[in-house]
Amino acid sequence: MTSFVFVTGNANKLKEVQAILAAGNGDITVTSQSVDVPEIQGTTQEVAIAKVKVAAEKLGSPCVTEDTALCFEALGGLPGPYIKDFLGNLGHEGLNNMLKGFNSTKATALCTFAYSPGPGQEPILFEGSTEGNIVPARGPNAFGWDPIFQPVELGGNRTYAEMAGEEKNKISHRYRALEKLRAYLSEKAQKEKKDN
Ligand SMILES: O=c1[nH]c(=O)c2ncn([C@@H]3O[C@H](COP(=O)(O)OP(=O)(O)OP(=O)(O)O)[C@@H](O)[C@H]3O)c2[nH]1
Ligand SMILES: [Mg+2]
Repeated sequence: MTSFVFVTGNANKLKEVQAILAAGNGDITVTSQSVDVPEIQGTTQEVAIAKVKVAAEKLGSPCVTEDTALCFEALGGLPGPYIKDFLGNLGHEGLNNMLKGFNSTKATALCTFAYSPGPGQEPILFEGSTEGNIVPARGPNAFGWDPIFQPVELGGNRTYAEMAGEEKNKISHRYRALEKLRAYLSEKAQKEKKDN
């Protein structure tokens, strides 16, 4: 069994990560730390790398961070990693209004886990994405932009917010990225066991 430290201030992210790992074969567990880490401007990869480097320095140990981007096709990928500020300032309706006058409502939800082996070491990224469309809000308003993101999978007619947690966790951007991190950490643990 191997475990990693997830540095996040977002309780909903942590809840989903715990649920996804619990639904797996139980080889990986997670503990969490809330550390204040500033987020730079740049591509999602640059933001993710800078964030996990600072987190590892602050903790003085290996750790994992996660960045979520919501990329609108009509806007060349924006808001992307800046979705948190856009959501906070414009809300669900404002995000829909941003697409008025464009002929695409397509969007990609992109999750990037960044693993740092420790302070001063190069981070490794694990990405997962889910395709969908931006729609007027439907479903419980429990997590971020879930009510306005309608994945093309699972029938293509329900928003993330209208899906049961287990359904979202089977097709989500976070699930897909976490599967890659899980495979990496479990291989690494097996290799270390063999070497000892
Ligand atoms: O409806 C949603 N479904 C999701 O699956 C999801 N994942 C993230 N988010 C939101 O998108 C922004 C990312 O910003 P973000 O990656 O910087 O996160 P954060 O600052 O909240 O936490 P962290 O950086 O401490 O981990 C924040 O507003 C998050 O609430 C989601 N909203
Ligand atoms: Mg953040």
